[in-house]
Amino acid sequence: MIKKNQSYTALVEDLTLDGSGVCKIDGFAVFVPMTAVGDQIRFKAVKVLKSYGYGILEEILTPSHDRIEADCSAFKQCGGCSFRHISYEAELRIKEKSVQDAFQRIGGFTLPPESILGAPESIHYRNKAQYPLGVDENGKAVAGFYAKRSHRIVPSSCCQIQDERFAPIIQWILGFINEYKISVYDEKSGKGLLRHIYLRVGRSTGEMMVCLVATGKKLPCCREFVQGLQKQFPQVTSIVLNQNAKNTNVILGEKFYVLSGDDAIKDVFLGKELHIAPPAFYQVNKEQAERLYSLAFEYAQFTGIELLLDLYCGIGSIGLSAYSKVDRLIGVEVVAPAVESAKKNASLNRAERAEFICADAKKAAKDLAQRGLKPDVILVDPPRQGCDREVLQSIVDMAPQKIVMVSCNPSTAARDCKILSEQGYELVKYRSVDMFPRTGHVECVVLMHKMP
Ligand SMILES: C[S@@+](CC[C@H](N)C(=O)[O-])C[C@H]1O[C@@H](n2cnc3c(N)ncnc32)[C@H](O)[C@@H]1O
Repeated sequence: MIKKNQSYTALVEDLTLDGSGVCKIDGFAVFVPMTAVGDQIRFKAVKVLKSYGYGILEEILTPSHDRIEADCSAFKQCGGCSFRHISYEAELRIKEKSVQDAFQRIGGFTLPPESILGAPESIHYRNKAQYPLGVDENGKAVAGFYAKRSHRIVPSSCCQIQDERFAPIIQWILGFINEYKISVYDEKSGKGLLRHIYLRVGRSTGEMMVCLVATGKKLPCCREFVQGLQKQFPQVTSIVLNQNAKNTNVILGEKFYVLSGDDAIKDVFLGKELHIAPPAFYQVNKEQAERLYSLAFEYAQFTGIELLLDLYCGIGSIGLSAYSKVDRLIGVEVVAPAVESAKKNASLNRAERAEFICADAKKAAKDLAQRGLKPDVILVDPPRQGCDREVLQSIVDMAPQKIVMVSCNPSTAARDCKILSEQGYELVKYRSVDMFPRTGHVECVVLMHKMP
């Protein structure tokens, strides 16, 4: 057992996905942020719990070979990245191991994964950013990122993982807010108008959306804002105001008001033109998502005659990209504007045998199973919490030959695969894909076959 406020020396043996090194003092695990596997360190114990503790780094006695100079001045405060202080190769090793550990520990699978698919680009890959707004000590509007585990804004408009086109737009909007003295929302008092700036860019089309999230539905000096923004940034094709008057951590409210231009942007994804409604999910790393989905199609081994059921389909990016490889497509998604986009996308891409259902996956899958639907392949791409148990049961009832799972949370993926493996499905292969370089997130794709 270690003692609070005492210093210890130790070797960092492992690294968690949030970038904390794991050290052992007489077998007792201590998590120390900002360290690297192989570092010999001195740390101070700051919190001691029953079976593990936390420390803060006091000195690196011998640095790990994985260490590099962090290339972002906000890294230590900002909660966005976990791994700017180690090489990308070292980060990939940690991510691959974390996925394998989840499949072993939670899923009980001994099968090793295929080797991780790293991203060719680890900077400026994000096509979407949501900057919280605040005010500095002089009362001037600032935009930035939340500090780790807090709502303190670290002012920064340029970020190493965001699309480079975002920073000048943020600077311009801040200038406008300050010049026209538009109020900024204060979480504590609940007063003020502007809460967030939400930007999205179609990486293939260059189309850009600027969305201001506000407590009200009217922007003062709206005409000046729209004209000034469009003059300075002609690539902005959609200017939208989102109203969110609730005292909540959820960024977007339900209502969108188009201030100028289109109600959405378009992008080209695996050769398909996609309409992306502002509240709809769209992969933030488009280039790596194209590789991820191509891998999912390789796993599915479509022959052209399949009925594909795409659960949690969003705007239809996966199903419509696979459309030419299958006979028929049914997609299910709960967010209505995303389903509207999916339907538009089916028509834009002449996918006549594609159908999209707006419903909770739990209800839709049950209905489809009760109607006797027999998809050949079911593809699931659920949110972080994974699939509902009822969804998994309906999948089993529909008895597809193959299940392909795309997941942004290896723990819930492993849990769901375990449930499916207890119901007649065999884990054939799985692979981690790094969609979010330098952050603590990792995606995986899984293939399960129905056992004879
Ligand atoms: C990880 S995204 C995948 C979207 C899509 N496959 C894509 O690649 O763009 C998960 C999607 O599941 C949707 N979703 C979340 N909960 C759902 C539910 N209970 N039923 C149906 N869809 C849901 C979200 O709105 C989101 O579009």
